[in-house]
Formats: sequence, C-alpha cells, structure tokens
Amino acid sequence: MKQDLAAMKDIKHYINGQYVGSASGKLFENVNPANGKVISKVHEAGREEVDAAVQAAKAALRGPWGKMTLEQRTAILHKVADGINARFDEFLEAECLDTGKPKSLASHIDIPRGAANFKVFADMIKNVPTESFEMPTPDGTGALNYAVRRPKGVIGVISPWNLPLLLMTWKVGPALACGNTVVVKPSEETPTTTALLGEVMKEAGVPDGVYNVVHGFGGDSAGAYLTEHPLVDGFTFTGETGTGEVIMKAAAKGIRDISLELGGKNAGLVFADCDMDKAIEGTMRSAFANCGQVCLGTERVYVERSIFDEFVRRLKEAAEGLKIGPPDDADANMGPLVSLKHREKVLSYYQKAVDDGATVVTGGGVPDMPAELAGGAWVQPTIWTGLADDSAVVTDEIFGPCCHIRPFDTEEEAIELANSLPYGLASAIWSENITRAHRVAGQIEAGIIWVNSWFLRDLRTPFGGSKQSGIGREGGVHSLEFYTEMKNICVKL
Ligand SMILES: NC(=O)c1ccc[n+]([C@@H]2O[C@H](COP(=O)([O-])OP(=O)(O)OC[C@H]3O[C@@H](n4cnc5c(N)ncnc54)[C@H](O)[C@@H]3O)[C@@H](O)[C@H]2O)c1
Ligand SMILES: O=C/C=C/C=C(\O)C(=O)O
Repeated sequence: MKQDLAAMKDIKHYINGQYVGSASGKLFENVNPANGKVISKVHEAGREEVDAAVQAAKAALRGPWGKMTLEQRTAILHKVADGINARFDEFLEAECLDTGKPKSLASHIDIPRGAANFKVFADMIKNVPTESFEMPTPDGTGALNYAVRRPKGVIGVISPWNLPLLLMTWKVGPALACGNTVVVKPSEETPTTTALLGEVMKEAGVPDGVYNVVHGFGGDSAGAYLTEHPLVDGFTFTGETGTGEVIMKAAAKGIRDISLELGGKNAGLVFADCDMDKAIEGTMRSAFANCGQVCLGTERVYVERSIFDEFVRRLKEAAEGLKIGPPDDADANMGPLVSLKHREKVLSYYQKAVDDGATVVTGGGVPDMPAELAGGAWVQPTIWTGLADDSAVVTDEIFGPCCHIRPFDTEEEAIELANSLPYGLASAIWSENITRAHRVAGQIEAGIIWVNSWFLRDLRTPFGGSKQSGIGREGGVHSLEFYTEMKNICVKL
C-alpha cells in the first residue's frame, strides 16, 4: 500500500512495511509556513500504533534483516541513498512545503545530505576495525581478546523540524548500517519526508519492520509513548534542551542508552586580524541561513573593538540584501520561520530586545509580503547591539534570524564571553592569525569549533555538544559506538 504522497493529503504511519492510519481516527493539520495553508492531514499515533511499530521493529531484528551479511545490508543502504536521489524532486518539494525553506538551500544541503547519511555510514561500518589484545596467562598458553560489534536493538529516533530529512537520516543511516531497527517520530511540523522515505526503503529492499514511522506530538502523544515503551533499547534525540531532559528521564527506566543533540546559543568571535569579507559572509550564513533555525547558528557575535563599527555596518548591509521569499522564488535566500507559533516566540524576543534597550541595527519586525503570502510566518532578519550580557535576548536560544553584536577588547575577554553560558554546542572563530585561532579554539567550551568557516561538515568527525547542548557524540566512529554494543570475547588458548 502506497502513501498518498503525490497528493500529500493524508500522511499515515509506516509500520511493518505498510502505511496505516490511527485506530483513533485522530488527525492533525500540517501547515505550509509560507502561506498558512493546510498541506495535509497527519494521523496522530496513540499507544496502539507506537506499540505496533516497536513490536515490528523488535521482530525485524530476528527476521531477514538480522540474518543479512554486512555486504547485503550495506548494499541495500546504498540503494536507499540512490532512491532518495532518484526521487530528489519529490523530497525537495515535500521538504520545502513543510518548512518553507528556499529550494536553493534544500537542494544543496537537506536532500543531498539525506542520501549521503546512508552512503557514508554504510561504507564506514565496513571499514572501521575493532580491537584485539593478546595476553599472557599463568600456564603460559596465553589468551586472545577480540571485540565485535552487535546492533543495540530497537532505536527510537526523535527528530526536530529545522532540517527534517537531514537530521532524521543522520541517525537512521548509522542505526541501520549497524544492523539496528528503528521507530522514528518526526517533528509534528515536518512529517512528510520521513513518511516518503518509507516508500524508498520498500523499493530498496529494506525488510518490513526495519524502518517504522509514527506521527504525532511530544508530551502525551507519540513522542512520549515511544520513550515510555519498554522494548526500545536506546534513544537518539535532536531538539531542545528541555525536551532532552524529559527524554533522559524516560530512558532511565530500564537503563536505556541515549544520545542527545540539543540547543545552543553559539558565539561567533571576530578578531581584528580576520579577513573581513570571509567573516561577514560566514556570519551572514551562521546568523540567517535557514531563517536562523540552525542549532549551530551564531546568535551572539563578539567583535574586536577596533573593527566593531565596520563589522556592524557591513553585516547590516548584507542582512538588508537578503531576499525574503517562498521556496519557488529562485532569487530568495531566506524563507519564513517554521510556524506562526514559532514566530510568536521569535517576535517576543524582538520586543524584549527593545524593552531591554537594544539598538536595533536592522529588522526587528515582520516584513511586508504580497497578499498570497500574508498568512506565512515571515520575519525580518534582525541585528542588535547594546544589550547587557544578562539580557534574555543574549542568553536564550531564540532560533530565529537574528544576532546580537557586542565589542570585546582582549582575547581573554572574548573567550570568557563565549564560555559564559550553560550551552556548549558550536563556535566560529574568525582570524587570519592561525596561532591565535588554535589557541582560542582550544579554550572554547563547545563540541564543534569552526575556524574561518561555519557548518563545514565532514561526516567522519565527532558531532555534538558539551554542557547543556548534549550528551554523546555522533558522526564517524562515534555513531558506530552509540548504535552498537561492543562485546569482548576472551579466548584462552
Ligand atoms: N544539537 C543539535 O545537533 C541540534 C540540531 C538541530 C536542532 N537542535 C535543537 O532543536 C530545537 C528545535 O527543534 P524543535 O523545536 O523541534 O525541538 P523540540 O524539542 O520541541 O522537538 C523535537 C522533537 O521532540 C519531540 N518531543 C517533544 N516533546 C517530547 C516529549 N516529551 N517526549 C518525546 N518527544 C518529544 C517533538 O515532537 C519533536 O519530534 C532547538 O533547540 C535546536 O537547537 C539541536
Ligand atoms: O540544526 C542543526 C544542524 C545539525 C547538523 C547536523 O547534525 C549535521 O550536519 O550532521
């Protein structure tokens, strides 16, 4: 049975290789944030559907999937990647309708990464060795220890709405490469590409029950039912820090493992010895790409005082040059926020900045849009200066197209400011003095540091946050660590 994705009117769960509706008949609306119109109705899973998905995933571990050779399994995952590429335009259309993001962005980042996440981890699991140790024994014969990887089991994948296909496959790719089965709960805001992937899985020959999808909300809905289900062996979650705390508690019951990629309030550090063109281009992307809805984005920018005025002037000019528009507008490089609800949150910070005495360098409100887009979640790219370090605008993750720029005088002060919050996800350093860049990078409390770049991704590298930005690392061998159980076999010779 195929999902009616061509019309994209009715988004069902994908359980044990079939698209199925909810027994309760409960549906919720999926809204296009570019115009406020309903795109589709989505089935909301109850405990019954979540249980069916988890049971299917458990059973599939013992079915054909569990018996496949590594070669067979990884060949299928390459077919999944090829299947995404073959249906690139459908994925692109679905992702852009759900999020409102420019097609120019999603066609370069979201959809290609959706495919790459399967290929990279399929190849990695074949090529990363495990360890072995020979040891002496009192009788002189010795013993040999060697480690093997085994799948962890059923993985619960809970993903957010900002980069829906990219962030979901970033977990599903390595989870399946390692031989696990998954139950995915995509964000209620962006269910479509996760649903569409079910068809690709089927076509690629992924056995039924290996990839399951349940739709719904977080608390008191599909998300909570999934984390409370005792047969799930581990959870990988990307989303807000507060939600991470709730999921961590649920995972404690039954001692299930967790990987948490959480929020940030990332600092950009711009030194006087930077290449100003590069720093402006990079900070533009880090503050405004994806309408500022990137966990790695820099909402706090610290600039050395001698170049502060020039930097602010040039970033303002660049921000005012952004073209706001819907996904199909080929010139648009900024879309709407994901929803009107999220816009309320972002605009509350725009107001708070004014209340706290900020200088609004540019933006601060809602742009004028043509009548057919008036119902969309549009917001202006916004830059502030002049806020105190303890203003909520400077300390809270806003997740909108905005940044506060503040001057600093010394390297020590810049590092202290960057490290002053309980988050520790990412940071961008702009300096042509490579010794300084290394020195500063080593002292920033964050999991990911970019020097003279931003969001430059090599999927073999560790990815994750320190402090309240997460627990664990994914990427490269670190994904293999999370998605497998290492077993040591000690053989007395
Ligand atoms: N560190 C990273 O790699 C990374 C990447 C992208 C986004 N993020 C963070 O994600 C946030 C934006 O995404 P969001 O608003 O979708 O996050 P969110 O935490 O609101 O939701 C994420 C997912 O969790 C589900 N959920 C919510 N409450 C739940 C509960 N009680 N039990 C189980 N599931 C629940 C949601 O339905 C959704 O699928 C930002 O904070 C951003 O920084 C982090
Ligand atoms: O919004 C957050 C972006 C996260 C990016 C990744 O997880 C990635 O590039 O693998």
